[in-house]
This record gives sequence, structure tokens and C-alpha cells, in this order.
Amino acid sequence: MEILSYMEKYDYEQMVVCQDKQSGLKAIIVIHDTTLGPALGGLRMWNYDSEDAAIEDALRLGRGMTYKNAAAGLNLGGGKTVIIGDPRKDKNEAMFRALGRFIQGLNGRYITAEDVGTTVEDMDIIHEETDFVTGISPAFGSSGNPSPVTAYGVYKGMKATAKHAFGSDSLEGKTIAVQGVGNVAYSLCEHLHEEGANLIVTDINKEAVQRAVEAFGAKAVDPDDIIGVDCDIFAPCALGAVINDQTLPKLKAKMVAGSANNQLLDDKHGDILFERGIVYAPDYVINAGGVINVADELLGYNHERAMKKVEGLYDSLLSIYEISKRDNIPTYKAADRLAEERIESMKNTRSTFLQNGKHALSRR
Ligand SMILES: NC(=O)c1ccc[n+]([C@@H]2O[C@H](COP(=O)([O-])OP(=O)(O)OC[C@H]3O[C@@H](n4cnc5c(N)ncnc54)[C@H](O)[C@@H]3O)[C@@H](O)[C@H]2O)c1
Ligand SMILES: CC(C)C[C@H](N)C(=O)O
Repeated sequence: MEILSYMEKYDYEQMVVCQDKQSGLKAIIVIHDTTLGPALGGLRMWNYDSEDAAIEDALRLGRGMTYKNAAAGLNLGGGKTVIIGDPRKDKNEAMFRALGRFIQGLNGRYITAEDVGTTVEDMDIIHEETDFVTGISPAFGSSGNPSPVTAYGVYKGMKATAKHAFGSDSLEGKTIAVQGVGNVAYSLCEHLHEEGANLIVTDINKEAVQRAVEAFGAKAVDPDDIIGVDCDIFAPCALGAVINDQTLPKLKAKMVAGSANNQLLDDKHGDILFERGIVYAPDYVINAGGVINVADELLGYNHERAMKKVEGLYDSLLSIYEISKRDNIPTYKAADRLAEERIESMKNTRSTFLQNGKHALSRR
């Protein structure tokens, strides 16, 4: 890919390519935009098919974090890191220590946390080398694993979306197709099961499927079949770009609401959902619970305060649906507009002259 042209098109600030031969670390850190504050975004470890695929994923995810943090009202910019490798086979301590040193070298421009393929234990190792990591063990006064909080936010957001799509926020008796039952989705299924929803699940990991079948009486289907099952709600909770030209014709759900980042392959797929009357919960709004939770660490972690903000995702989504209805625009566009307006308004504030972060006359 033409990296610099892509970065120019979407106005990225920085991409750092990290290599450490001894530990096998091959990582890409992307900082998209720091207008609102340091870039906070998770660390994904995935067995990418190619370096290009990893770079593209890091770039897309980093930009998504700018929008997520802005829409969530956080004073944080957006960034992301990916490590190329199989999280089940290729992890070692030195790899995360090496990455921690690269992150420390950015001097606070980027702060990391968990994403697909990484755990609290990995963050604890990174923490040996840098302060710029969140989601570490609660023993350090940190917030721990963000996944259950992300799941709670998705659950609340799903209820708000159901209110808009079906006229009631009850999920009792609704059939919900869940794609990927990993950390976030398992916890989401607990909430949905408790409320009386019928679950259909899939995963490329058979053990994850079995766990959900046993715990929630979920029906299991093959990964290729999940998109076309008869259901009320499709919940993408695996990887990105699942709403695309191939999957859209098969989709039977009335709404799409899940934890996955970058669910739309392209904006045009959000337009098609809107034209078909399928309510789409903008991914970076509904899945912001985790980042809201880890961001609270920067203030001195307070669980109640963080959860109160996560509860607010219900109303944030209702406001987005209101704008979408009023202005007859797709929901993803309504969300983008809110995020972009916040960033633009702060750009102006940031342009006020300060010398080394201080008032110009502060040496007197
Ligand atoms: N962890 C968080 O707090 C958080 C916060 C916001 C967004 N997200 C996003 O939510 C999604 C899930 O994150 P997670 O932390 O639960 O990750 P995870 O790795 O625990 O779970 C993802 C699951 O998806 C499965 N999967 C991958 N490809 C699949 C496919 N093609 N079909 C079916 N299943 C597939 C994996 O086997 C895994 O079980 C990701 O897109 C992530 O970026 C996570
Ligand atoms: C900061 C982390 C909790 C980020 C999370 N993986 C997300 O995509 O929002």
C-alpha cells in the first residue's frame, strides 16, 4: 500500500515500525490524531497474512480510536498497536518488554491497553518498561481487564438500539446472532442470557463455541453461516469489515450492534444498511466502555465513576439515532459528525500559543 498517501488522505500523524530480532517482535504503532490529548488505543496480536494487512489494520484501528475517544467525550486522541504473530504460540516476555521500551520512547504520545490477542498479564509485562499502559492488574491500582466493561456498554447500547428499532428496549425473547464469542462477547452473552434472549453463536475457536453452548444454551452455527441466520439482532464481536458487499445481501437482522471495531468495510455499507432500514449502532460508540474504563486510570481509577460514564452510552446512542432520523442520514454519519465537530472545535483552542506547554511569559 502507498502508506504516506493513505496517511495524508486520513490525516494521520505518525506510524512507528518496531522490530526486535531476539524476541521476534514485529509491531506497528499508529498515532492518528492527538488534538484532544495523548493517543490511547489497544494492542492487537494477530497472525496477519501479510505485513500490508497488519499495517492496514493498525491504521484503520488507530483512526477508529480517534473517533471513539472523541465521541465518548474523553480528552484523548486515537492510536493503536498491532503485533504480527499468533497470540497462542508466539508470545514471550521479551517481546512485550521490547514493545514497552518502544512505547516509552514516544514519551506519552501513545498509551496502550488490551485488544484482541492480548491480556492483563501482557500489559503487566509492558508496564515493567513504561508508564504509558493501562488495563494492568488491579493490584497496581489499575482497572484490570476492560472486556467485561466493554461488554456491559455493548449490552446497554444494544438496548438503546432496540428501543429505536423495535420501540422497546427489552431484549427478552429476541434472537441474537453473535459472531465471535471471545472475551467481550462471552460477557455480553451473560447479560443477554440473563435478560431472556435466544442466542445463536459462532467462532473459529471450537472451545469458545462449546463454552457458550453449555453456559447459555446457545445454538451453534458455522462461521460462514452466522450472517444469514434468522435473527432480530446481528452482533459482530470478532474482527472488522464484516459488513461488506458479500455479507449484506444475506443479512436478515433488523439491527446490527456488537463490540467489533471497524464493522463496516466502507462507509457505503453503512449507507446500504440505512437504505434497507437496518439500524446500525456505530461500532466505536457502542464499544467505548473499555476505553472509558481504562481512561479513568489517568484520573486515579474510580470504578463507580467509570461505570456511570459507561451507562451514558445508552443516551449517547439515542441522541445519534435522533440526529439520524431528524437529518435523514445514516447513523454512522451522525456519529462521525459529533466526533469530528468536537475535534475541530478543540483544534482552535489548541492553536493558542504556548511556549513549551507554558505561557510565553512564565519565565519571569
Ligand atoms: N476487549 C475490549 O475491551 C474491546 C473494546 C472495544 C472493542 N473491542 C473489539 O471487540 C472485538 C472482540 O474483542 P475481544 O477482546 O473479545 O477479542 P477476543 O480475541 O477475546 O475475541 C474475538 C473472538 O473472535 C473469534 N473470531 C475471529 N475471527 C472470527 C471469524 N471470522 N468468525 C468467528 N469468530 C472469529 C476469535 O476466535 C475470538 O474468540 C474486537 O474487534 C475488538 O477490537 C474489544
Ligand atoms: C483501550 C482499549 C480498551 C481499547 C479497546 N481494545 C478498544 O478497541 O476500544
